[in-house]
Amino acid sequence: MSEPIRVAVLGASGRMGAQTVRAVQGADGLELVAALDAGDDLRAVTDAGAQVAVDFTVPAVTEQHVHALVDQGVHAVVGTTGWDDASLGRVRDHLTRAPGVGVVVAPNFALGAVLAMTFARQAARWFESAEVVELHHPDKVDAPSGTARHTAQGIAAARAAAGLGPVPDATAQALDGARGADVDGVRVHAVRLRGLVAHEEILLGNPGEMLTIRHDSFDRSSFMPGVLLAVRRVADRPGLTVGLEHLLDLPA
Ligand SMILES: NC(=O)C1=CN([C@@H]2O[C@H](COP(=O)(O)OP(=O)(O)OC[C@H]3O[C@@H](n4cnc5c(N)ncnc54)[C@H](O)[C@@H]3O)[C@@H](O)[C@H]2O)C=CC1
Ligand SMILES: O=C(O)C1=N[C@H](C(=O)O)C[C@H](O)C1
Repeated sequence: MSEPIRVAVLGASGRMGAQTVRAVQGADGLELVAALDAGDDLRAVTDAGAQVAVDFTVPAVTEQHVHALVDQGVHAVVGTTGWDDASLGRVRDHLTRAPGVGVVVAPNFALGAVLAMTFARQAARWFESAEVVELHHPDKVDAPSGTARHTAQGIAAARAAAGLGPVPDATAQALDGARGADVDGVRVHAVRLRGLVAHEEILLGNPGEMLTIRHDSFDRSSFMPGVLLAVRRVADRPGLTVGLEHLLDLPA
């Protein structure tokens, strides 16, 4: 039998980190060797012999964590949001100097959410209008969600590739925020409500019809199959992978 993959969790006391600790402890072929949170020294990851580290921390620190892990030769699975093209570019560049090290950054590890984003990209070219509504628990610190940003970017890219023009919108007067955030020309609206976990609706409109693609995470256990898949596969994917869709053989 092969040796278990040795796993560290960063942000282990948080909502997602605690869930990940339990999932790794209960998973075949994985061994939890370190559980770190704010104030802990990241060198504990290699001291514990971890091969893979999972980061569910906060947008302010996740990039520096990834650089530190790459320097230690540890593969990283990152669920923390807040990434943009510049921060991803810095990690991609760093990885060219660390051959063999893999980093997977995924805004959403729930399989249904990944499928919803894929379906939205496939459908986008056929619709005149597209908007995204994300709904989350009120303890979330960033808005709009990383998933909604990734969704809107995918829709915008599909529209551009199909030669579609701007989404129609005659708004000439509005209260600040009334039309949501503009992500590459796609409006994204963020709801924060006690009782919710993580939800997203993609609205696609044509004259006389609307297609709604909706995904609901009712519980954080929904993210764990995707996290465990990434932990098992990251070492086979040197360099930077953005989005779980690349590990599911889905269209990017
Ligand atoms: N990709 C995905 O599928 C998902 C991503 N997320 C994202 O994961 C992140 C964490 O979400 P939650 O667990 O709900 O937040 P949380 O606030 O419950 O947990 C964050 C944890 O990180 C810790 N932390 C802060 N600074 C740290 C540092 N320097 N080193 C180590 N730990 C540190 C905090 O003490 C806390 O325990 C957010 O960015 C959220 O958007 C959340 C759910 C699913
Ligand atoms: O903070 C959360 O809870 C979530 N964050 C991720 C995001 O910002 O997209 C993933 C999921 O929506 C839950």
